[in-house]
Amino acid sequence: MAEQNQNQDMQKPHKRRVRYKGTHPRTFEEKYKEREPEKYAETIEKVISKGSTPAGMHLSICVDEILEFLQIQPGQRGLDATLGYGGHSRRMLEKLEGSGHLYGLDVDPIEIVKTTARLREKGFGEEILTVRQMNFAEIDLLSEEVGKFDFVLADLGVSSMQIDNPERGFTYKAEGPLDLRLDPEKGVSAADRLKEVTREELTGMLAENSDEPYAEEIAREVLKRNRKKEYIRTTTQFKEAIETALGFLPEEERKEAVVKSCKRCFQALRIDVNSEFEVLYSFLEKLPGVMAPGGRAAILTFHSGEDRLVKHYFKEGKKAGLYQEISEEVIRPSAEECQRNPRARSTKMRWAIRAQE
Ligand SMILES: C[S@@+](CC[C@H](N)C(=O)[O-])C[C@H]1O[C@@H](n2cnc3c(N)ncnc32)[C@H](O)[C@@H]1O
Repeated sequence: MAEQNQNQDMQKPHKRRVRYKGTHPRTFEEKYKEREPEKYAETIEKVISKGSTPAGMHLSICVDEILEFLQIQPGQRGLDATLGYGGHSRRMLEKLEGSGHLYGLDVDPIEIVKTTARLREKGFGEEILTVRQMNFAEIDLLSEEVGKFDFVLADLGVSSMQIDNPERGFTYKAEGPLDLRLDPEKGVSAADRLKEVTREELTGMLAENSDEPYAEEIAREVLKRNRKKEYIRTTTQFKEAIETALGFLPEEERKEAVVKSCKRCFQALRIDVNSEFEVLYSFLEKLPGVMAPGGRAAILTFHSGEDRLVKHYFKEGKKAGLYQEISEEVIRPSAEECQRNPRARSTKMRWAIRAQE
């Protein structure tokens, strides 16, 4: 019997085993299910429950805390200064119950189109939602046109969609052009910035924007490459330069140190090419002027530089009588939220209430 089976096996044409591709799609492009969250709800749920953010989606942070503070009432006029995926906007729009108006701003010309379409599909038409591609540094211009706001939200930084798209160059984890602009149609890319920068300037940028402890070593390595005309053009090349600069560290420390420096240096460059501190100054300075008496503003920050600025402006605003009340302590997302969404771990929320004139 065994011999018969063996003979049969020998007669079968040999079939090559299909190559195992793994259970999960590997690249951003292949994550087609995650990029259509409405269509593949089950897949999305699974990804989120594992503590990841599905590609092409952004999990909004501190939603309950924000809504509880803003106390949105039907008929009010609100501003979402950082529309992103539109998660916060959607929840704020629901609170308006069909009456009032929300203005949503974003500088990103790519994601704003998708978000607008998504919100329109959810039934939020032009009568209740206006979306503008605009920098929040210009909120005074918007307010001159549409009036003062009863509630304002700013959820600073970048969205998961921006980080997860290698074409945008926001992460050292994927190969792509070193761009890092929120609006790739304006200004100078991070690669071009690195090409022209001086050693002192780059050292200062890395140290001041992200407290990079190896700022000098990294700046020296980048400038060495520039002198040899080996300009850094891609995310991987920037990561390699950081690795080389940290080559003096003992091997057992190096790997972790490189990862941390990569995170900080990408952030420092992003802050620089998008003038993030300058636009935040502008926003915070103009904020009391665009808020209605008793109006409420909440701001989510993601690194100490941003939080220091918000804290300072809110405190000064209260001293000057512009705000009647400000948050005394920062509000942090719950442990449960941080577990579900690791990107929430660095979030700090502060709020302010405009004085009744
Ligand atoms: C963290 S995401 C916002 C996510 C959003 N709250 C949500 O629930 O989906 C930040 C967004 O703000 C935008 N942004 C950053 N700086 C900006 C600025 N100065 N003016 C307008 N939008 C800005 C980014 O392009 C990004 O889409």
